[in-house]
Amino acid sequence: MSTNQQLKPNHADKKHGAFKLLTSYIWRDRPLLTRAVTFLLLATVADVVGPMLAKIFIDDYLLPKNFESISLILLLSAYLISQFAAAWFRYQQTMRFTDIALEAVQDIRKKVFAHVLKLPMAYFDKAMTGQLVSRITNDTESIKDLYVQFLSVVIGNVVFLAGILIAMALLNVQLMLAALALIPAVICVIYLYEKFSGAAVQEARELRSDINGRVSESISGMTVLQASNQQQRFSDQFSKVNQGYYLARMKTIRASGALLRPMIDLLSVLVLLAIVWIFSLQVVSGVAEIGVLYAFLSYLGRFTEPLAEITQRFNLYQQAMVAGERVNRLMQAGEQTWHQNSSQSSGQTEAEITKGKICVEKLNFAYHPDKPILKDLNFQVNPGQFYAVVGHTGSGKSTLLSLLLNFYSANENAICFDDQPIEQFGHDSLRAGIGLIPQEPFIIAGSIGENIDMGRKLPQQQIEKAAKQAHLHSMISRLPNGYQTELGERGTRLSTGQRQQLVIARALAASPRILLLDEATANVDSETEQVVQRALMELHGQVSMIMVAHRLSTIKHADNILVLSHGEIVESGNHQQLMQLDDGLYRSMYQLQQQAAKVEAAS
Ligand SMILES: Nc1ncnc2c1ncn2[C@@H]1O[C@H](COP(=O)(O)OP(=O)(O)OP(=O)(O)O)[C@@H](O)[C@H]1O
Repeated sequence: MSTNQQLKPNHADKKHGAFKLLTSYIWRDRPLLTRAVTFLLLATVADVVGPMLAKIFIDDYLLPKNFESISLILLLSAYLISQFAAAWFRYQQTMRFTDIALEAVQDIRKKVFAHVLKLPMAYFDKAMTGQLVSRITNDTESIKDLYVQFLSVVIGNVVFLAGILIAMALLNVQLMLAALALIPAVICVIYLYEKFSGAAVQEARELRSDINGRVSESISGMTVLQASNQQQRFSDQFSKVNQGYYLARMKTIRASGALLRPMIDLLSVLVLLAIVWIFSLQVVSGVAEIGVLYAFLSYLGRFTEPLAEITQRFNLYQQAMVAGERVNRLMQAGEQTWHQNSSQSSGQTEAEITKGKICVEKLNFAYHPDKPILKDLNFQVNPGQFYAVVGHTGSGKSTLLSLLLNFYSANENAICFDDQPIEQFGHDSLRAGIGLIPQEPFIIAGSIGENIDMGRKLPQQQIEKAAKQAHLHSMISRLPNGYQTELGERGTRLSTGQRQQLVIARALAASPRILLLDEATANVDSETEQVVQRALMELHGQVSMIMVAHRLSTIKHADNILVLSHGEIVESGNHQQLMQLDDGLYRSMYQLQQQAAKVEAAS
């Protein structure tokens, strides 16, 4: 399944899910909602009172030429107060609805991000980074529009319309019924609008997130992109998506400009004509008052405005529903399942890795069912032993480490730590028991100390001990701010080797019983490699280590070397034993590397 397919909504029930997600936040803070609605009702009453007072002025004072000053002053004061009150109540109402909206978005964003952090690694194999970023930022922002722009405006206007209709009915029922005809007509227009523009709105949002995805992909892979002279190709691909987005947006704007507003305006004019006509008939039969017509015209002017606003905000509603659907879909993506053996749920203590024994028995794994990657692996690492895994590119070395870290699930009971199957371990105990040193050091924007600690709140002593083990302490001590030295994003202030040492310190800081190294010295110079090697050798006997290595000179001292070929262990033994195997894969790989090193040294 492609990423886009995976992220595209295709079921009606998803819409329902999105609706539930969005509405759940409206009811969450009931006191706030009650205050918002109260201000809304008060604003409506204050607003509707204005034309009523104008009608009284025209029919009871202006036309009969009754200019009694006290009553007129009272009438004028009431009018002014009602207008000021309406403005103040509207402001209060908007503030409350905005509060509900911002709280909701903050919470949704927090939950989405927390959920993404728990997704299994397999999810990230398919998802584009930019699209995920777009879910957490753009989509949640659209949801905010739903609350601020749509709910506040639409609910406000619906209530306002109801207020106007009541006031109209009090003045003249027949004329009110004529005005009422506008509502079903507008609903029909909205329905047609949704029908014509829905697909375009959806397409525009998908394309926008695609744009984000492509930008983020290009920036993160800029070195490769430029080195392989791919700028033109990426630029062309980007232009295509960008053009698609422009066309989709134009479609939505055209639907809104051509259908929505002009239709509403036309309907308003028709209703206005109907009202004037009915009024003229009533004048002929002597029942109409001129003040009523004034009030009606004034109401009608304010009647079409909310209707038009409701319809205009409808595309925000559509966008928010699409965004809601996508956020909801992301929230539905299954989190990594972990053994729930926590003390609260069962009263038992969670399994922990205390010795560092690793057993792999009949381990089989495939990313895709038709393409097996690891086939029937069997080996055992005793506490403190140093194992190496070697093999050609694509033989499955990194996959083996991913399985040991439970990034992916293998067949049941195939992996055991301290004689307990991996399925019995919770997230925290597994992460505490196993340290990972990846090929690419990941440095967070923060201090050196924070980078070693990684939020585990370890005592300073332990952080320093880990830095000493990684042979980094003396370098840190020479820095003016020591462990408080800020590193900046991606640790640009450190050399590649120092970054790798920092990651080693991070892995060691929690005193894991098992250390997994994925080509940890592949990117460092030979001097740093020596330092890293020394640090690792000092751990030999204390921590169980499995090291994936391409450079075979780095694993000569391993207790055992597993040679993988096409997902199978084809040789196993220490360096000396493997070198004695005639036609052995390890031996030929080693000899090849030795010859290459000699050629390099000579040139
Ligand atoms: N996330 C993934 N989804 C699908 N296939 C994958 C994934 N990761 C790796 N593979 C495939 O699994 C096979 C083994 O990959 P793996 O990265 O484990 O090999 P490796 O021995 O570590 O290679 P290298 O030495 O190049 O790092 C390869 O064919 C690779 O294409």
